[in-house]
Amino acid sequence: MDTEADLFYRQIPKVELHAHLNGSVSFATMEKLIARKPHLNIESSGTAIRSGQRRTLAECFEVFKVIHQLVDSEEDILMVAKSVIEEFAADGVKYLELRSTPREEAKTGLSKRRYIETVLEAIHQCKQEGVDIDVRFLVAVDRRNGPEVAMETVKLTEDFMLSSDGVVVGLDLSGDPTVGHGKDLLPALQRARNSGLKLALHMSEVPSQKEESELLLDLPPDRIGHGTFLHPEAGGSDSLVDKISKLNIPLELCLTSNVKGQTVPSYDKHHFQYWYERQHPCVLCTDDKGVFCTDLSQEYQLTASTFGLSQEAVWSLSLQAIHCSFAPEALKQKLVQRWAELRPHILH
Ligand SMILES: CNc1ncnc2c1ncn2[C@@H]1O[C@H](COP(=O)(O)O)[C@@H](O)[C@H]1O
Ligand SMILES: [Zn+2]
Repeated sequence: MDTEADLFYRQIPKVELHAHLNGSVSFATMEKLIARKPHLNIESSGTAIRSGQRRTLAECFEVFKVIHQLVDSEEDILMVAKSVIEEFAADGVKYLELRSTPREEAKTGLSKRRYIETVLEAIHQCKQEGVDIDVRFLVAVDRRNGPEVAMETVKLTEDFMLSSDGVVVGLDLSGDPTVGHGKDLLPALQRARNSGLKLALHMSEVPSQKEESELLLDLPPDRIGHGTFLHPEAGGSDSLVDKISKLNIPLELCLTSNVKGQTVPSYDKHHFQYWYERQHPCVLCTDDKGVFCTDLSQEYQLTASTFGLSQEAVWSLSLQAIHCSFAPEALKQKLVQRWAELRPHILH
């Protein structure tokens, strides 16, 4: 993996709010999975997009299909989830919101309920083992699977919200943005919102989703993933920007993901600049650290070097992310305290 971030970026405490479990599997874990399943004939070069390489977004979704073949049992899911959590912790992430899509039973041999329980078990084991990170879970709806599956997932997530000791906090909407329409999913998302689940929705990751984004904003979501094409200069609109600004909905921004997936032409053209200049809450995230060969330290460093941010500004970004999280107030306060204690050792 390309982990060249300077010590400063590794040392600063960080919050990761946008990480898809199966997209976050590291090269090392992938090699283990491949060794377990030689009959699949998968090469590790097919599960990651390395430095300097680009893919279309459509090709990225092909990569997920390969990874899903490799992660298809309870044992795999547990192993992958534990490794991903440990890797984020090793990178200085103190609070992580992980998200993952419970797949059809036919694909994994386990029910969607069991899928979620397995991820929760991994979170629990990491806590027991003293891994220095607080983890929460967002259950993901893959837009490709349509309204019925979305509703089923919402109901399941409601159950877990009540029974998981506060670990399941919300719902994610993701999947290939070129497939399906958000309007069909509104009843499920509305229900999730009414029942107290937080909503983190991928929005306008590709062009020409203005109408869908307008509809989704009426829910409204608690956070927006990517939002690449929301602002007028990218083909979005003033009305979208106004709504998002008025509601102060944080954006989860994933620079490497967007550049390698070619929805943004280069780092310096990333919409981070647009929103950051407006002083809108922006949270740097990895999206899929395994697939895009990155980590959160590297995302912070890239953003700082591309947009000329001072160490002070970088620190503020990571601190602000606490307030954009779905953590309960007491945990947010604990994290703020932690940041304050660490600050004199890191910022000089
Ligand atoms: C690159 N931009 C992206 N846009 C939209 N959805 C994405 C994504 N990256 C990942 N996913 C979603 O996360 C799944 C893999 O993790 P899980 O199996 O759920 O843990 C993908 O299948 C897709 O639905
Ligand atoms: Zn994403």
